[in-house]
Amino acid sequence: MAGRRGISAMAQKQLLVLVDLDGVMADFDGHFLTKWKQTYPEEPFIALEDRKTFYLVDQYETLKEGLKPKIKSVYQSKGFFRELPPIAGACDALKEMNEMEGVKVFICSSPLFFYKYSSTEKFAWVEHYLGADWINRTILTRDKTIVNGHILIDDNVKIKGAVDCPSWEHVVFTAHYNKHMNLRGKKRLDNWTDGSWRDLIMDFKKRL
Ligand SMILES: O=c1ccn([C@@H]2O[C@H](COP(=O)(O)O)[C@@H](O)[C@H]2O)c(=O)[nH]1
Ligand SMILES: [Mg+2]
Repeated sequence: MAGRRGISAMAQKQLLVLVDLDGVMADFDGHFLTKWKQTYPEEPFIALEDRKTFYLVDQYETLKEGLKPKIKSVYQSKGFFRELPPIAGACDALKEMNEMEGVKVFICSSPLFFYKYSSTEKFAWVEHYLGADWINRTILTRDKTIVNGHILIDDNVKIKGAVDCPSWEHVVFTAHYNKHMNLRGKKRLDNWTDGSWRDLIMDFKKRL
């Protein structure tokens, strides 16, 4: 019994970090723009620095009405999610984070409602860039509020779902479209390259 208590006490000290894929590990917006220009060169586009909304459609529709089906045709196409380029430093940072004592990292990502390619391709992306072991640590869900963890690193400023007060604290990963948004007190992580993610994780570990 004492042994069991010991194990559970150790388990409580594990920091559970949930990390989003699109916009945090994988460059959804940048890849969309490349494919958009290739597929619809006659249509207007929005430079990454000028992006202002999480959903592409919301901003593109202000340029020209009726672009929605074309926009969807790009990110719903076969291969789109598998071909997403990794964000600089993300994969190395995640591997290092997961090696930190008392830290467990999980990928937490939403497949599209049109899940046909995005679900399988997200797993394929993780396997390719992080390794097959990470398939065991990949959670695909349309509702991140029901997932248990201490931190969720996610570029979407508004994460809504069935649970009003999720277990995790939301750390907003900076993206072009969210850099001017009011985070209402939430912390930011700007990139994976300047090492600031290590300080963030150590801060959360101290609070366990
Ligand atoms: O314009 C967009 C931008 C993103 N999406 C999809 O929303 C989810 C977001 O997933 P996260 O795991 O929160 O990054 C994902 O399915 C994106 O592909 C979109 O539909 N339209
Ligand atoms: Mg995202």
